[in-house]
This record gives sequence, C-alpha cells and structure tokens, in this order.
Amino acid sequence: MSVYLSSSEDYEALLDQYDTWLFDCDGVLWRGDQVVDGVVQVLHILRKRGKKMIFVTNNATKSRKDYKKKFDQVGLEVHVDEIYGSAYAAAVYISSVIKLPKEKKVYVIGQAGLEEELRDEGVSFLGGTDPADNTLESFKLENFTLDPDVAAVVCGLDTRINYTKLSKAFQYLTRNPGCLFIATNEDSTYPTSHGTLPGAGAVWAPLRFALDRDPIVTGKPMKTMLDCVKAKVNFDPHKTIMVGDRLNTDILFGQNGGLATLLVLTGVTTKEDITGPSASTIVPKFVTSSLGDLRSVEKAP
Ligand SMILES: O=C(O)[C@H](O)[C@H](O)COP(=O)(O)O
Repeated sequence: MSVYLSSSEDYEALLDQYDTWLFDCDGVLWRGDQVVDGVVQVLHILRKRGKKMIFVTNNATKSRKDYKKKFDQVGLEVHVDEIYGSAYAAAVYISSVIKLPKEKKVYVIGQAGLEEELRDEGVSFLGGTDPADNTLESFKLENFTLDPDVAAVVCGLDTRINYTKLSKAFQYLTRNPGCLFIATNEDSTYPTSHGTLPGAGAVWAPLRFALDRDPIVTGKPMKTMLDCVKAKVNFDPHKTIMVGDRLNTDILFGQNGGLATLLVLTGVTTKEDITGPSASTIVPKFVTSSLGDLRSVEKAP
C-alpha cells in the first residue's frame, strides 16, 4: 500500500530519511521544455541540504552533454556528471558489457544524442541521422548492400522513424549471424508540454513484431542503467529514493535496485492507474501530486 504525501511534515520526513535522490526527467522535472511548477525551488532546497542528486532519463534523443545544456536552459542547477541517459547506458553496455570488437559496428535507429554517446564510447555505427536513412522514399531491397560488420542494432526514440530504417534493421537482425537487438528503453509513451506522444517502445515495436523477438533493453527498469550510476557514484540504497512518473520503468527501476520509490502524478501515470480495480501491481512506496510540492518545507512558518 502506498503512502500518500501532501503536508510539509510529510516532505520534511522524506528529506530527513533519504540523502540520495534519483530523478526521472520527462514527466517529473518537465514536460517537453516546460519545467514543472516548483521544481527549480525543490532542487535548490535539496542542493542546499547537501543531498546527492542523480538524473536518470530513458530519453535517448539527447546525450548527457545535451541534457546539461537543457538543464542550464530551464534554470536547473545540475552537473553533467549527475546525468545518466539511456543513450549512455546503451553505449556503455555495447562497449563494456558485450565488449563489441573494434572492427564491428552497430546500426542505429535513433538521433544525434545516441550517436554522440556511441562515438564517445568508441563504438562505430551507421544509420541514425545519415540522410540516406532519413528518407520517405520506398525502400528497395535490391539496392541495399548488407554491411557484414554490423553486429548489433540499437534502437532509441527516433522522431524521424521510417520504413527504410526498419527495413535495414530487419536485414541486419535476420541476415547477420548473431546480430544483437538492443533497445535503449521500452517506454510506450512520453509526456510533452502539449500532450502525450508515442515513445521509444512504440518506435521499435514493428521490429519486435516482424522478428517475433524481444530486444535487450538497457534503460529503466533494467539493471544496466543503475550499474552505470553505481560505476561512478557511491550511494546507500537504503537511504536512496527514485522519483518517477511511470510505474513500469521508473518505479520498477527503483524497486529492482532496492531503492525507495516516489511516484509523482505530473507525467504519464494518473491516480486511477494506482487505485481501484485495475490498479497496477507495481506499487510505489510513496505517492505525491508533484515534485514541486516539496517546496512547502520552506514555506512552513
Ligand atoms: O523514449 C521515450 O519514450 C521517452 O524519451 C522517455 O519516455 C522519456 O524518458 P524519461 O525521462 O521519462 O525517463
């Protein structure tokens, strides 16, 4: 059963109990470029109280450096070493977990942020933002030359997804022996300032259907993402809380890592999703309307 938080006393108790705070981004800190009301103040309070803060996003369209620019633009005081994205997790997984040989490559369905993280990890790639792949022309298999060095296909959110990219990925995954199918994350949707859009999971779902094969997912809720954080940051899981807006990624990610979890209702999850007969089996430890509400700890007389 979740504990619903609403008073400054509730929030004060949470601040006392946890000294490391992990935050999801889309739906918690912001929706698109619109920062959630009160979040700037709350991060400032946490910083002032010496809390360790880590930002873990499944959005693979941006690199950690891109996100640092976004944090700066929206007025949130965050260091690049506090930012962990699913693009970075996928690149580390390919370079350091499967240890892709240097002569091998990955075919990318995704955007520049994913390419930047792969490049920074020394992973060769093709596809992605290549103009030849970002076309609405019909894909002609007779004109396609298979690159035998492609040993994995990696898929992230790609707002320019098309039939050519899906067809090339399909060729590598069915014709290059042992070619790995990797997804940065499986979010079905994500919130923006103007409403909800299909997420990365909806981008690569056609491949899963065509292949009848599930990808290796490296973002939340999977362990790989937390391993990336643990490789750089020391924290006590018993004094760490994960704040998210999606049950099957953020909250499950926290639970898989043995962390406390705080669900906020400013993103994709509604109160109906966690109450009543069709409530999810993923039950957060705490629930509150918005991360911004924690600013009331400094409004108390
Ligand atoms: O890939 C997607 O579907 C979205 O970018 C993802 O849902 C947003 O990631 P978050 O910051 O919520 O982890």
